[in-house]
Amino acid sequence: MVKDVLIIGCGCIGLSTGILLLKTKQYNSVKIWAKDLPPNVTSNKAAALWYPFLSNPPDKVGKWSAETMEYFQKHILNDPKSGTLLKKVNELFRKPKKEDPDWKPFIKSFRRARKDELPEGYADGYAIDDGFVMDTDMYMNWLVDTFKALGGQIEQREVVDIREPFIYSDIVINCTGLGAKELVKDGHMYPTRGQIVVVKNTSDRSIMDEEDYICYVIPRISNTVLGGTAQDHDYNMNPTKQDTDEILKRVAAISPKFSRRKLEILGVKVGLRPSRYEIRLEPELLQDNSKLLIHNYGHGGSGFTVSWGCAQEVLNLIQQNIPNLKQSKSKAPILQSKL
Ligand SMILES: Cc1cc2nc3c(=O)[nH]c(=O)nc-3n(C[C@H](O)[C@H](O)[C@H](O)COP(=O)(O)OP(=O)(O)OC[C@H]3O[C@@H](n4cnc5c(N)ncnc54)[C@H](O)[C@@H]3O)c2cc1C
Ligand SMILES: NC(=[NH2+])NCCC[C@@H](N)C(=O)O
Repeated sequence: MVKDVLIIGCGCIGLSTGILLLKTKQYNSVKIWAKDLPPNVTSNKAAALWYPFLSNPPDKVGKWSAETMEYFQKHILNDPKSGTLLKKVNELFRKPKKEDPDWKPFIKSFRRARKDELPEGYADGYAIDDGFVMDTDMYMNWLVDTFKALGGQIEQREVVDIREPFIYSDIVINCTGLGAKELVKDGHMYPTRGQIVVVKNTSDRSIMDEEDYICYVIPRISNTVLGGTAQDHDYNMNPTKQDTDEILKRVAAISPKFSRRKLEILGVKVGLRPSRYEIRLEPELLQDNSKLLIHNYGHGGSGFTVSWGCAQEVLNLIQQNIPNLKQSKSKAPILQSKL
């Protein structure tokens, strides 16, 4: 029974999900409806590097992050048009750090930093030699181009009532990020505001110092991202001088090479991470089991880091639930029905 699939949302989550669905060649059509399209989505405001951050639950984030790293290594990092770049990652600590990260069991390349990798003032660190970064705008364009090249269609269209997409498809994937708060009335969703400063300078590796606050240097192909902030329930989309000053003060403390007078600032960006106590990735059978809605949202600060693992989970959930899908009994227009 070959089906159509309709994805709501055109961020990194919706696009990754759509690409994997199309690659199976098992669906009649895969379409995306989205209120906003790249570059006008949160995903384009991201840094972005592979490294789990502000997302839960730890075991699933670990698994999805590892699967995403593997997918990048197999299918993306070798494509120069993808905007990705291999860059070692060091998370630094000013005091010895006893605990390993939750996701260590899933990432074979994880190791402790060597002494020669620790800038002055740091006593300990994590290291991943096969880390990688995405020049976010380039990568988002690559996702859109790949989705379309595989036959995917994108329509700029806001969904006000989640029943509407089911007029056109029995299978709908909800990849609406923070929009899920309104669309499916998810009161657990909230924004975690992130401000970043983009500079011309570069760095041989991604560096994070986050014991007391958020502080990172993420080198990309054409520039470097300095961050950041994480202000919960803050919807302010305008950059503030106070946040920029604080970000620059913090990164200067990592190394004198990042002192303000040595930086060429190219711009400042703000995005609202789609935060939730844990990622919602689950199916809902609706309308007498004739409709399948799969939720894939709430990825916080890790959307890119878990995107391909979550997309694979969506495919698994569709396969598991298609046998439970019944032919729709009522011919009445869906919008009159109860979900
Ligand atoms: C400053 C900053 C830095 C970050 N850095 C990183 C990083 O280094 N690594 C990492 O992994 N993650 C990072 N993130 C987190 C990452 O950006 C998010 O987790 C990710 O973008 C979420 O993707 P998404 O597709 O769910 O959401 P979005 O990109 O917000 O896309 C949601 C889509 O749904 C659409 N939509 C919403 N509601 C509706 C509706 N009712 N009808 C139709 N369409 C709708 C929107 O228009 C949009 O197209 C960062 C975030 C910020 C803010
Ligand atoms: N991963 C980590 N511990 N720190 C860097 C965070 C960068 C990006 N995920 C964000 O700002 O959301």
